[in-house]
Amino acid sequence: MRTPVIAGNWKMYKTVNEALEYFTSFREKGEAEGVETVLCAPFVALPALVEAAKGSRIGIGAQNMHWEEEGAFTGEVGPSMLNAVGVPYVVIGHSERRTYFAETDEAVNKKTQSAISHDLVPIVCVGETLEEKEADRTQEVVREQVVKALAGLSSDEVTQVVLAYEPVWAIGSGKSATAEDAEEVIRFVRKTVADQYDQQVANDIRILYGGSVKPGNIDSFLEQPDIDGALVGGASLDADSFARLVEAAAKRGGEG
Ligand SMILES: O=C[C@H](O)COP(=O)(O)O
Repeated sequence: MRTPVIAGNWKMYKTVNEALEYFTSFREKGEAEGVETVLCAPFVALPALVEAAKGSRIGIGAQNMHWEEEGAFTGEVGPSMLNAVGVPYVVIGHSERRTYFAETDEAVNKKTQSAISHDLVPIVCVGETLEEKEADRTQEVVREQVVKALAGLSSDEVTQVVLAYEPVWAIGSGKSATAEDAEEVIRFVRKTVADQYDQQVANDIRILYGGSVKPGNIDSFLEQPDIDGALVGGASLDADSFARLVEAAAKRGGEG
């Protein structure tokens, strides 16, 4: 059985003090058995959050990284630097990185490979734009992103990846995909993994939905058989609202 993941992505929000204040209020409420809870914060808040999260079940993640070990890459942070801070997760290929920072599928692949070889769990994002959806290209686009992101990984390594299907038009728009539409694409992503690797890898890999997930709609996504949790932006910024998402996943895990 796949353990659900509820991952918050704060994006470029929260100073170190704000992050710690949030964590103090979230820690107790966000501790739930049977759910992998992750908070992906800005780089500068990571050391303080890792320290605060010690002894808890809450994992801390970065939102990006460079694939190289070190070098003359002004402004970048490498995988060993995340290891040194004790961060276990990293978001890779978020659509905001692809759109605003020209991140290509090739870069996403290098980052994913590098994360895996540094024992970091990559949360790899894929998803179509509104234009691509309207041109009926969702499956083609998502398939290409998944295949390219995972290229060169062994079957064992692929099962360590967490994929997140985030339709670009649903991110921060308040307009989520319907749970049935998200399930259809995520089932297709799982089939893509089965075609590229094998059915066991496809059965084991966790695939999340992201895009305007809130306490009011999380249940509809979690009840889908192929959706293993959520990558959450806006609704993760408030400790109470994020805790409600974690509780919803814990409750469902308990029922299953
Ligand atoms: O990484 C999270 C996604 O971009 C979703 O953001 P959102 O929940 O604000 O739509």
